Amino acid sequence: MLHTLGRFNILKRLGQGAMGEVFLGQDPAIGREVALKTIHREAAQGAEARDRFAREARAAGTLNHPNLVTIHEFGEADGVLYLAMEYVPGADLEAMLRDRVLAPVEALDILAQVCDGLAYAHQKGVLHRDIKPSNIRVRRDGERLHAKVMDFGIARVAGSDMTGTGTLLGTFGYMAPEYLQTGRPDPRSDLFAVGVILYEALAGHRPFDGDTTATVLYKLVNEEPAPLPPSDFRGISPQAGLLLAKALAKDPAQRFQSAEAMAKALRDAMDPAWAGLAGTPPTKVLARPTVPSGSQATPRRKVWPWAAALVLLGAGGAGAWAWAHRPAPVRVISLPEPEPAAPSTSVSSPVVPSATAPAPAESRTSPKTERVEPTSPKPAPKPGPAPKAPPRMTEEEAAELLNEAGRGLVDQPQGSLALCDRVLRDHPMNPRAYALKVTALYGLGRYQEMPGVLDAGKEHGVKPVQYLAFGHFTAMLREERRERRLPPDVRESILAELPVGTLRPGARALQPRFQRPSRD
Ligand SMILES: Nc1ncnc2c1ncn2[C@@H]1O[C@H](COP(=O)(O)OP(=O)(O)OP(=O)(O)O)[C@@H](O)[C@H]1O
Repeated sequence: MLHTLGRFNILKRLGQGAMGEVFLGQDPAIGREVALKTIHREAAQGAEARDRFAREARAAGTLNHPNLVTIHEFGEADGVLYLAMEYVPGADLEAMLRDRVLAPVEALDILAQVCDGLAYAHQKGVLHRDIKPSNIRVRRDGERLHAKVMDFGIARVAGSDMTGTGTLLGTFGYMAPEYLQTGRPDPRSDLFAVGVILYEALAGHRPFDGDTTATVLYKLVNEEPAPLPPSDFRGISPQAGLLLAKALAKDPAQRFQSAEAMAKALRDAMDPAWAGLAGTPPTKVLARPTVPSGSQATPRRKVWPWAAALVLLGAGGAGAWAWAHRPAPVRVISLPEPEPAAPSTSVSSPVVPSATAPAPAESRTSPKTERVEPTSPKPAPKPGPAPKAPPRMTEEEAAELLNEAGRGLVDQPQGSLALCDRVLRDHPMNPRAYALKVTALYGLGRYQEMPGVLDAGKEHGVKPVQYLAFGHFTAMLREERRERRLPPDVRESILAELPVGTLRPGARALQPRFQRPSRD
């Protein structure tokens, strides 16, 4: 074990995270104890990665709030990058949830404090991006619980959410659908994660869970969690079910629009008499009706209504085809906005990407865009004033082009490819465009080009594992599992980027969708 790190003495090892080891250290100058988080070399390779890390650490270092773990210092000693941060004795929320030591009212209290910390950070323009129980430290002060959020912005720079197959499910289970689909989180994505934790604290299991990453991703993007029985709301308002429905809405516009508003609702729900969010009743709540006295409590539903997902992920076949071509899911949750919408889009900071409307799931709506012909000749330049650059395509236009690309994959993969390239020119961080492009190349038999697309995506911060959220891509993987068309080197390099278990052994593949390319 290390004895010193920079100017800090190391007292003991606190644990191991996805990014590296964490030590309890002491600053000899002032005797202050600190937690020293080291960052393993692969996570911070190259000058650019280090710069990004330093930038993010600086952004997190500006945060000073009782519900956030303070970052004291970012440094490097003997080639080891480290963060020195406030040491918070106590436990992390993950352990508390695992041991089921929290009463529902305590869970609400902790998460309200988490929202207080998030509200402050969001106002400063800093997103967390990886809210999950293991990033929340909880200390007991006599009767009172005190929560502090750690690791602001770190997930983005270190990619800790994507490293190691063992940690994938844990983190993905908290990611907001729009983050998975567009790679662009906004403050409401952090709040979605708080909703997931609340559900987990009340129910004892996560709302979107599964044996494989693909299952979890599918559920996050497409499925509503099972309603909770009244017994899960003991000691708090049963109307917390409304709160959960709002927090876990797939569409960020239907969620709490600010961490302050969510903190208030969480505190309100601590009162068993709370009547719920003001306004018209929601069409959907995440609490089951109270069981009439005398009748037997309904057993908690263990089986999810996920036939479609299981067909895709476990059995393949025509179900997968149908899934990949499903109409966009209809969302029925419509809850009143209790607070004036101060959407997160107003937050501006170098570390916060502008909020965008999430790309819709691949749908059958007819696009209003024109087809892009890849071979159309360029018009000859005209003399006169320099032509204006065409305006950048909007997110909505990009989504429509990609809908069209998805529809054309089987019959017109060449056209789909051109549409993806067109979108990527203006939106090089769009994961759906990369996923569709790889799939189109597969359909065209241009296998050797596939790894290059994954690499291009990675250069823009898109992780190949994000492609598992897209039906066409997973359908293509299943087909490849059966058909084995890819040359071994290409197959290996693609699957190496995806989590183990993406394709379950024994799962049946699709009926071929893509023509086997002719050999000439
Ligand atoms: N500031 C801190 N004060 C006290 N203990 C800490 C602090 N930071 C981390 N720890 C402890 O160190 C261990 C590793 O933490 P770390 O945050 O690296 O990993 P993790 O949260 O389990 O996973 P991940 O890296 O995916 O976030 C955990 O047991 C955590 O509770």
